[in-house]
Amino acid sequence: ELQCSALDGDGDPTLKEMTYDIGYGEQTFLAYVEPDVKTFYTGDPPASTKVIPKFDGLATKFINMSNKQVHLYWEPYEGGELAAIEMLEPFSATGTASHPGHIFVFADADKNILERVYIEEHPNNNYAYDPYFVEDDPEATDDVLQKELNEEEYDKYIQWLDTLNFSDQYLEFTGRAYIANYLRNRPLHHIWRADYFGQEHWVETRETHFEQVPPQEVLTRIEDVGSERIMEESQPRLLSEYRTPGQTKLNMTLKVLSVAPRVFEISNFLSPTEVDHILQTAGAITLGRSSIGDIGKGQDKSIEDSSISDTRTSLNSWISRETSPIFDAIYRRAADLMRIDEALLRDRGPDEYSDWPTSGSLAESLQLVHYDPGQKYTAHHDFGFSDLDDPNKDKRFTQATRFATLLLYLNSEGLEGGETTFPRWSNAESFDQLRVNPQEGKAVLFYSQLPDGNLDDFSQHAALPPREGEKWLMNLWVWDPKYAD
Ligand SMILES: O=C(O)CCC(=O)C(=O)O
Ligand SMILES: [Fe+2]
Repeated sequence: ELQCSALDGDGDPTLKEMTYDIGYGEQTFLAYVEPDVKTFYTGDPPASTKVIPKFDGLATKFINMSNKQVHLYWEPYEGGELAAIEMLEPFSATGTASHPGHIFVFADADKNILERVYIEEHPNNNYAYDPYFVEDDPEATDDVLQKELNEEEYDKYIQWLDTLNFSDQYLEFTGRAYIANYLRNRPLHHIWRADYFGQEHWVETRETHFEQVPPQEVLTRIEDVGSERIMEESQPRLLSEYRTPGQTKLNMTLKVLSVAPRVFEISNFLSPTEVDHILQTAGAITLGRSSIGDIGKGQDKSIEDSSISDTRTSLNSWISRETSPIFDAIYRRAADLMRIDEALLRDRGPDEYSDWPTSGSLAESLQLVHYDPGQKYTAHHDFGFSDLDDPNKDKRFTQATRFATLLLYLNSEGLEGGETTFPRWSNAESFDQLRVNPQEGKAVLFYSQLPDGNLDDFSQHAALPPREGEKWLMNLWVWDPKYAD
């Protein structure tokens, strides 16, 4: 059995019972409450209160509470043309990273303005277009709703209303808005605790490091599928003769860099041999200009929402887990690191997790990213915004979005700058962003979801441009509770 320092059954002390009432009587919910910042420090805290970060960006969610298609635009500060972001279907939502003072517009197809939205500070994350609401007059509102909406539409309207009402009470209890939809399940996957800066966890993996480059002819594509890929404990790992001799287990250490959001550093996650193999594979690939919104609804929306934008100026490409036994080993090691069954990070056979609604991998292919000096990725969230739950679907598996990101740094020599930053990290000492230096072989794990199922606005992060040299990195994204349909 693989060992680790996490004590299962302890629960997560950040989850607190909250009582709320959104019109159906009193109910309880285990809500994530960010602990007092003083507890983030093992010694004397530098101050007794949280610093207000210099960076004021936040996740903004736009909800169309009408039965008409509504177009969302961004109004540039210079007062130029409205920039189209997205068309919102009736009762759907979208979102993007934004800043206080930004102006968005709900309009019809002819750009006739229905409502102008002024973005405020965190925690004002939710912005709804509701043409039916009559101020201070619930009866008149109800009359309008009865007149304008059919039964199914009315139900959807109420679902959004419940979400907004819940968010208000959640905000009062936790200090954050609820930016999932009422009521999203807690993540199915393990979330490592982050109690204080510098806290260390450890976890074992059988996927020890490759130490020698295997000859090209054995680095072939993995053809096995489903349960053929299950590896028994006693079975040697793939190509073990090229790995650290005499070692059957590798002990990985996760060190807490940030408590909220939860960010962990794992140095030497990849060996130099593995990094070489990745970069060699990369050399054979043509990278394309990074687009935003590669993978279905709600991903990485930028304000411009053009698929190619100034938000992300790097180049990227995708590499599947099956590319070679080394890539497979990286996924298996990552699964152990996150304490997720490796079977969930690949397509599964009919006998694996057969009660799950999809048999597809919960992980995306590895996204290989290359930055030249000056190229960057401005602050964004990796999660996306989901549509309303389908009442006919198992609630455990709705509101799928990215759950965790594992960043794999592939080079550092000759690189200056290019840090990954978390500009909204909670701390008591610096209003500046948390900077993570790229270091060859290092991994950074962070969560886009909170232990209570809400999305973590503070998971916002950016890639600073290299000042000198190039930067190579890979993203491994794991979804919860499933990937796509
Ligand atoms: O390059 C980095 O450091 C971060 C990249 C990132 O956040 C992304 O690709 O989503
Ligand atoms: Fe990202």
